[in-house]
Amino acid sequence: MDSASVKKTLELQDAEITYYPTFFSKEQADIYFEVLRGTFPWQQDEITLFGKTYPQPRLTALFGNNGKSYSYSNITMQPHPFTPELLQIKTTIEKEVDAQFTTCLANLYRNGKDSNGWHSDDEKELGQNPIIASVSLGAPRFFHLKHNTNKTLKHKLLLEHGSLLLMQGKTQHFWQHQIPKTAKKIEERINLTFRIIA
Ligand SMILES: O=C(O)CCC(=O)C(=O)O
Ligand SMILES: [Fe+2]
Repeated sequence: MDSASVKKTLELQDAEITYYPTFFSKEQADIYFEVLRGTFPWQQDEITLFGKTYPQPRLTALFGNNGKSYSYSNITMQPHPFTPELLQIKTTIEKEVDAQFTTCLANLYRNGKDSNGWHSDDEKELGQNPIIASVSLGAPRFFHLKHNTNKTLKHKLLLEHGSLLLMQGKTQHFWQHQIPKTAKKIEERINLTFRIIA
């Protein structure tokens, strides 16, 4: 079997999550990391928490093929056109996954202090049971999951360079996820979350 299709289904209640640890080869993932790091229009947004504004603890960039904006946590982002590499990555994913993605939210975690707080990707524009395809490039980071109502249900997964994580079905109704900060001295990580915005 080709290493791109090695996959593991997480045995989690009320979730449909699949992890492909080696979706892209190391060589391909290295190239994507360098090109995306250097060419994306990374932006620093501000988030408002309890009436106070803070710089978001990571950089982001939004890409789309239908001009639709994406809003979360009081931020509305306007899409840039897909780049050639992003289109290549999207096409590779669409050969494995039966979905046509319209949008990609990219995150750049500059070091271990950058993070992504607990949330579900349940914005209205993503539809009822959204499918989200999440590519990781660069430094590995832990991905935490917790169930909304059953506090005993939790999971941790290391998202490796060149991996793909798929979340679908009712996952966003029942689970939240985060990328926690880490005190380890670590390098940059890029995450690409492909989504469908109708
Ligand atoms: O960086 C990650 O792996 C997760 C990103 C994420 O949850 C999001 O952008 O909604
Ligand atoms: Fe998310």
